[in-house]
Amino acid sequence: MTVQANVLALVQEAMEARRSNEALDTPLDAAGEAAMIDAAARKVEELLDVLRIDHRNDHNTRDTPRRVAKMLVRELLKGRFTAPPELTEFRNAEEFDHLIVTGPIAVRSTCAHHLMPIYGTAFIGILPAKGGNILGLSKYDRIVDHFAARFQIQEELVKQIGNFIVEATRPRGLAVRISAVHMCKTHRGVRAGHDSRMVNSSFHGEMLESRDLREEFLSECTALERSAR
Ligand SMILES: Nc1nc2c(ncn2[C@@H]2O[C@H](COP(=O)(O)OP(=O)(O)OP(=O)(O)O)[C@@H](O)[C@H]2O)c(=O)[nH]1
Repeated sequence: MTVQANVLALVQEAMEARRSNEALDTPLDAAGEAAMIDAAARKVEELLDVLRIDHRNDHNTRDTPRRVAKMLVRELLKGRFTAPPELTEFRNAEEFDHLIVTGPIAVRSTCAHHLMPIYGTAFIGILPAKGGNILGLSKYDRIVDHFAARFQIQEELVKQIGNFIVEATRPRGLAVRISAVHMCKTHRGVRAGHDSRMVNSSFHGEMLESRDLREEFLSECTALERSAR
């Protein structure tokens, strides 16, 4: 066994497999990441062999197994192997307690069923607690990116983002809305039109209880979406 194969064996022993949109208990360190990329590259080689693609001699696919392995570990599934973003918070000194809406935030994810891209936009509405803290605006984009970098389904993605922000910042209310294209639907299978999207939202605390707040959030999403065009 090579050193890297040994490291991977240790990593695999130490961590149970998790659902495709769950993170490992402990983020991968550099050695664990390198070992996982090596092991994944060997499996992608096998897959290309099964598909009768001569990647050893084909100039186009010669480096594809390692390229795909790196993309999976470091990019598409990064949110499973790294810690959530660090959150910078500021004291809510003026006791601001009205709705804040941020977006569109780019969503780049991968569907759990066919491993095809999901892309679209997210909007987050926050009703801060008077005595609580306010989160740095860029952190919402980082949180979306963290949870999107997993094999996802959209219903669980909005919930994971919402639950994480609620637990971390304890706002009075929170809303997460995603509108996205699923390429498993547009690029294959039913071959839906490229404009076909799925929209869903997750509401927490006072945003769940108040119809007025939900309507205010949805109208701000529409305005932000329109101004982004
Ligand atoms: N609700 C929901 N469904 C999704 C999401 N992403 C993909 N799907 C659907 O998951 C389903 C997977 O169903 P299967 O019937 O096992 O897959 P399939 O035989 O390839 O089906 P087709 O996609 O219809 O060709 C499909 O209907 C997808 O459109 C998602 O985020 N949410």
